[in-house]
Amino acid sequence: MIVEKFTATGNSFIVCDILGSKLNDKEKSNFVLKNSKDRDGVIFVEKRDGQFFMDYFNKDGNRAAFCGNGARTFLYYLMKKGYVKEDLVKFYTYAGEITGKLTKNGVMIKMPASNMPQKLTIDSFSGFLLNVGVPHFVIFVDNVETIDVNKIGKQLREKLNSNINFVQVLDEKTIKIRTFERGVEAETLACGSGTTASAYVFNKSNLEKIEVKARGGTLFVHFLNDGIYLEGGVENV
Ligand SMILES: N[C@@H](CCC[C@H](N)C(=O)O)C(=O)O
Repeated sequence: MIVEKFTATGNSFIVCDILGSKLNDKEKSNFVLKNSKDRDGVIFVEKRDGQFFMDYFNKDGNRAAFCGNGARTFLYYLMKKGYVKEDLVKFYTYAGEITGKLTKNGVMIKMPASNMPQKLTIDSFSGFLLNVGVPHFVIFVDNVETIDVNKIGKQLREKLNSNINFVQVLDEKTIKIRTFERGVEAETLACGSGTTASAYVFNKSNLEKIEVKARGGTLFVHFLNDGIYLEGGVENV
């Protein structure tokens, strides 16, 4: 087993490489609860039916079907270890097949397709509920800095099995985001799927690229003919 630490625009992970061995779900959950104290989640690196597979667990020891920043980190790790040589990398998750590549801004991956956002009001907070591999509730606010993300995020999280995103529009192609993450049960410095969900709801003018400023760094969401792509940095720290 190889264990390394990474961050991806501030989203913090442990990569647990169990290629050639096997952990059952209980063993994975116990590993997560024991080791992810200062991290948002754990990325297990496996092979299933001969294909690379990312199994993601939030720090609370529960599996999530997908993690956008985690998937970018997974691709970076495969390349860094020399496990893959191709420019275009393919691997699998519980949210399906993911492809991606290294770019000048870090790592870019094609995100799972989003469902249709559902308009919803919870406790006077109106927003959009959608799924981009994992569920997200997106609320537009005037100023994200005035939001008590942990207090309100927790309040909404108790009524929604979802991550909670607070989004401020900076200009026609730029938004600012703060996210209360399910399974971390607190604000994280970035959330890739939350970034993608928020950009998707925001991008009514169908721009090709939305810039998303998270606390941990800047991410880009590209709207291309064949899907939505998430791009940003990965650091081995
Ligand atoms: N930070 C991740 C999301 C990880 C899973 C999420 N907390 C959930 O449980 O849905 C990302 O970058 O997408």
